[in-house]
Amino acid sequence: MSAVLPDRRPAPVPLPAARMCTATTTIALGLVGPGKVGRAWLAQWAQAAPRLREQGIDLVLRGLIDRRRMWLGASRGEPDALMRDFESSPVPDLHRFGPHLVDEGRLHAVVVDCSGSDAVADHYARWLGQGMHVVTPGKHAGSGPIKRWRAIRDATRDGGRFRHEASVGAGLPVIQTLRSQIDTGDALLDVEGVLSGTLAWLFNRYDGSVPFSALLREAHDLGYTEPDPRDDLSGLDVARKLVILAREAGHPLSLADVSIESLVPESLRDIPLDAFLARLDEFDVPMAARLFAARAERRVLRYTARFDGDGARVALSRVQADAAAAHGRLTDNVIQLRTRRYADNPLVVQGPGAGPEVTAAGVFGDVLAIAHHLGARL
Ligand SMILES: NC(=O)c1ccc[n+]([C@@H]2O[C@H](COP(=O)([O-])OP(=O)(O)OC[C@H]3O[C@@H](n4cnc5c(N)ncnc54)[C@H](O)[C@@H]3O)[C@@H](O)[C@H]2O)c1
Ligand SMILES: N[C@@H](CCO)C(=O)O
Repeated sequence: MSAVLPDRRPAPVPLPAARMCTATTTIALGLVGPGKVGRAWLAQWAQAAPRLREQGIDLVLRGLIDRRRMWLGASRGEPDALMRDFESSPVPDLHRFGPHLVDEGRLHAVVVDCSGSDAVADHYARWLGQGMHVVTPGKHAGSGPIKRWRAIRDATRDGGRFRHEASVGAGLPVIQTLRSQIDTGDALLDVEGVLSGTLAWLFNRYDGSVPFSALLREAHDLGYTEPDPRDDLSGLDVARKLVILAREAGHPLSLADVSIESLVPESLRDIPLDAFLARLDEFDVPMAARLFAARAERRVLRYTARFDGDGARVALSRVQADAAAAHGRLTDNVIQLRTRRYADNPLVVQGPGAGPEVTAAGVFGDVLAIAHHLGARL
């Protein structure tokens, strides 16, 4: 019988107990514009808030505002009840909104602006100067007047954070990918690709079997388009994204510097939105002609954007069927960043580039990045 050898291994050294997260970081949130993206974000916040609270981040909604109403209070969930209260709330006032969020400087606060309004972007520098942080999927700040953009950047020097990741590529990590190259000493040589989820979806689907106007209506109903689809179809939304990327890479580009091809017929450019939506069939003949011309060259139509040393342009292009821009599916954005480090083989970010859910997730990611910056452990 073999004797059992005594266990001479050293007794295990007790590991220190896992560091418990005892401190809670409370952050007040104020939502401007509970529209398609704003409501999707509210739903995501309500779902994630209990788990985040356990992890030490207490996200309290303290304000909701749109063009007609304003609710000020404190909520940790239940967006349906919140929206009911909001329906019967009084007149909006963005000047009262900010101070309520910070509670006389006692709270960290993030304004989540999903309004898509240029007028709201005018408030950012002031909010940042008052110690608030601003997150937006909107493009007005990043592509609007350069003077306002600089004022917003300058206002962040006192600690307020401005993040607009979802303004380009919705939930895709486009700005952070570019910034991480630039911040580590790389330089942007050029950027090109498909920057519109709506236009990607339209031209990925448009094969002549269904009128262009029918697809356009569907894209609008799916929440891909801008509140006014002419912002997409005029190329303006794409141009805005190109300006945002150029500025993030350190180039003071303005919208006026971008050569833009509009797809909107002249007769539909200056009419009210309702009238425009009732006359979408005016796109059908000109778009069918573009499609047949592309087919005759064995190419496909894609609305593309490019910024390089020669300038910036956005246009409907006939691209080779094997080009990167032709390979997206559904609302895919395909963004090629050629930098000094990625000169021969560009860095490509690709994936769904529109829709309330993915956009709201991009917005939420920015809120959590700020929470992390404020000391919350994620
Ligand atoms: N839908 C997408 O896929 C997507 C993707 C990326 C970025 N975005 C951006 O998200 C933003 C919102 O898009 P959406 O589709 O939710 O629009 P939406 O029209 O559905 O919602 C906008 C909301 O903002 C409110 N609003 C408008 N002007 C306001 C003002 N001056 N003050 C207060 N509230 C105001 C409206 O009442 C509405 O509630 C836009 O900037 C858009 O460019 C959208
Ligand atoms: N309307 C925009 C939303 C995302 O910014 C698009 O289609 O790309």
